[in-house]
Amino acid sequence: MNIPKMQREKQLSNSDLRGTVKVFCRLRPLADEAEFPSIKLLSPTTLTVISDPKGKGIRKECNYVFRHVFTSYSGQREVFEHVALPLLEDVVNGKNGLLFTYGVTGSGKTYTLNGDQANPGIMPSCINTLFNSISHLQAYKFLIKSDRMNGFEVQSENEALEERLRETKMGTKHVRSVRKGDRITYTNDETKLKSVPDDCSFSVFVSYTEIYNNQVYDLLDESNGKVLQSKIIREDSQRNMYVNGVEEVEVKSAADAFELFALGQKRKRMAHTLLNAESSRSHSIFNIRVVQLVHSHDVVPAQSLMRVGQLSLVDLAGSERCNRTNNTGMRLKEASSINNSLMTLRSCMEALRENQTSGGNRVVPYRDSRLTLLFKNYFEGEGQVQMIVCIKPSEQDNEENLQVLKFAEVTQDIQITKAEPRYLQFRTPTNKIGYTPTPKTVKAKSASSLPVVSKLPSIRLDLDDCNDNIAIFEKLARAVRVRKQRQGQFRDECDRSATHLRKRLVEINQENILSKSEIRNLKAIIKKDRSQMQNQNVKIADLELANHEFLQKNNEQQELIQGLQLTIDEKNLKINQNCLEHEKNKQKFVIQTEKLNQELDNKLRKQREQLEVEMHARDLKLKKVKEVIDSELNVEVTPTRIETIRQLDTETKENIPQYTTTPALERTVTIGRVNRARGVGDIWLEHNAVKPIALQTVLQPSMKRRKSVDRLKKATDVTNPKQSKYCLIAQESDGAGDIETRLYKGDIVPTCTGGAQVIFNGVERLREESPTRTPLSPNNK
Ligand SMILES: Nc1ncnc2c1ncn2[C@@H]1O[C@H](COP(=O)(O)OP(=O)(O)OP(=O)(O)O)[C@@H](O)[C@H]1O
Repeated sequence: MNIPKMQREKQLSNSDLRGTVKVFCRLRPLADEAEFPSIKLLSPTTLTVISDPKGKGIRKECNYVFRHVFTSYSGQREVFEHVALPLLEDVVNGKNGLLFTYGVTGSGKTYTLNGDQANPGIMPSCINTLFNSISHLQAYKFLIKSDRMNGFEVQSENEALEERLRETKMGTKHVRSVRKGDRITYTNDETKLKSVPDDCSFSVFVSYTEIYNNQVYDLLDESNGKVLQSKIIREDSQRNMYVNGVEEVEVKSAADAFELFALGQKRKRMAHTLLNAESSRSHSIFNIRVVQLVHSHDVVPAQSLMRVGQLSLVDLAGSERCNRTNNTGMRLKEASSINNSLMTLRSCMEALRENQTSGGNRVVPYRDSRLTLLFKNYFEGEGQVQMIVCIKPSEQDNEENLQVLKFAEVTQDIQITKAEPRYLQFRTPTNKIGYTPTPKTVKAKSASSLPVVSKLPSIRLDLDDCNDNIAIFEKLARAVRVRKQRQGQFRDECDRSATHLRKRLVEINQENILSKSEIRNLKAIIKKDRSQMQNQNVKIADLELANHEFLQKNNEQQELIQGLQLTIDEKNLKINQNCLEHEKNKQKFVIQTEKLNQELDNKLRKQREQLEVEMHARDLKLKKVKEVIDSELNVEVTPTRIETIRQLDTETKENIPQYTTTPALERTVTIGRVNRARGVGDIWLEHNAVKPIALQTVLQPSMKRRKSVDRLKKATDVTNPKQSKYCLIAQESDGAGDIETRLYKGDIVPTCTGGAQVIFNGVERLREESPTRTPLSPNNK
């Protein structure tokens, strides 16, 4: 469906533009080149805003006309030459100029005004161009001095010289505050102004202020350290609004001005860090004031004329709506304060336009915001006003852009009475440098020009000549008429002055009310500060007391620590002594142990030797016993003998079942004669404690009926009534290869309790010597 385009175009003729607020537009390049721009340029002065650039919905187009539209390809130089250069020409001729940038956040307002080092914006270009043009016409420094109340004082050359000497000694305080890294230099293309009056000397002053949350702060005032002090706006005797007590610093070069700008930026950053604010949420105002001392030949000798031109460069805060940025808390306060001041600016523009178009008398609400109050004079015809509307042509900013463009439309209809330079007359100090005492500073004052009523001419009547008298009367009547006319003029002038005075008195009264409320606020702040200070003092006293107690406790703890340290030292000493003693005892113990070991070794050796001797003797004895057994058939073996035999063979003794022995019986039993071949009818219990090696010996034990067991597992193994003989076989070999087989023989005798006992009655030893036997060394025997 084709929807008809909504087009609205308003062409302003050149004559209309004359004396109106000049509004320019600058389109910023889009961050993303692929993005579709929502604004199209129709001509160098007209642009059209497309509401739905991608053509998906209802497409609307709205045209806006400006004095000139700078495209995204326009450089900083072009903007400066079109916009600021004519203003600067006016400023050096004693006229005022106001230039402000308006637009949403990030639309390039700051870039247009300040730029960067390679692409200087309007401010650096103005400064460079100004000093390129007037540097050879500059007055001595401090000859003209700001009175901090919007006026200037002319000092004598002596006073100026003294101040210069003082400055050389002390160094400039502002320049001292700016660190080397913070200083900025901008490219200077040596542009000069066309018309600079050469019959005067110039002094340039700069000031840098900002309006944040509807409070005015001086960015060059260092009297309060890092904290910015809010200032009040006043009206001087010429009805010009100014920031009371603002630091206006005289600069003699572009570099001086840039240093001050850098200082202001730095202080702005510091103050905003303290306040946790964003610098772009404030309106910044950089003021350049050019003071001219005109050495006119028309004025009375020893008198000079002064004229002041001012250029105010204002970087307004972003104009977006509160809800768009989801602001809360501090940010919401900032945003609403920005919105309020910009709204007031709009309301003022609208009221002015309404008054001018319909001849109405609507009150312009300058006082509703500090921003509009400060620039009230400009809109009342005290200077040229220009505005650069900065636009970010992206679709998401469309709604805000439309608001900005509507405001621009209203603004450019405002008629501004063309300002004329104003001269202030003052007497120059006549004393020469170094002579007679310094003359008093002369303050510049405006010359009053009330009409003077001339006296009536004296007349002489000639009674003879009536014609002459008529002529005289006519002359008198003319003089009376002139006088009456002059009186009328005088009365009108007086009425005007009275009205003006009355109006002024009303304003002064309003100002007084405002000042009183400000004083009341300040008093309340001071009172609050004082009570806070008292609270702080009480807190400090409490803290000091707590600190004192803490120190006392600390001292006590220190003493305690020292006491404990002493105890620890003593204990350490004791521990060391104990350690030493322990060490000594240990050494003693080691020595004693060694001694005892030696003694025990000796004893053991002796015992072993003794045992060996005994063993040898026992062997000998056993040999003899054997011999005796062999020689006698019936030998009575006493229990002590059996004991002896048992002791001799400990290994085999372990295998003898102890439960069968009855010592009492053993002692009393008399063993019959040992007969190896006997007992033919007996059944033997052959107990092979150690599996014997089968020996192919000639001598074999004669046990025809026998039962062989390796171990005696149960009592019935022995108590079996069929068995009457027991034989334990043990075998061993010595180191030389000989094998000795021993047979311990006994009778199995049943006991009265149903058990059985073995009564040993003989030991047979069969020794088989190895044919490869090596003779035993004495030690091995
Ligand atoms: N015409 C331009 N050409 C190139 N870059 C630009 C132009 N305009 C703006 N920019 C860049 O866009 C960025 C935002 O610009 P700038 O800070 O001037 O916006 P602003 O409107 O002053 O924002 P704020 O309201 O937050 O102060 C900067 O990085 C700046 O360099």
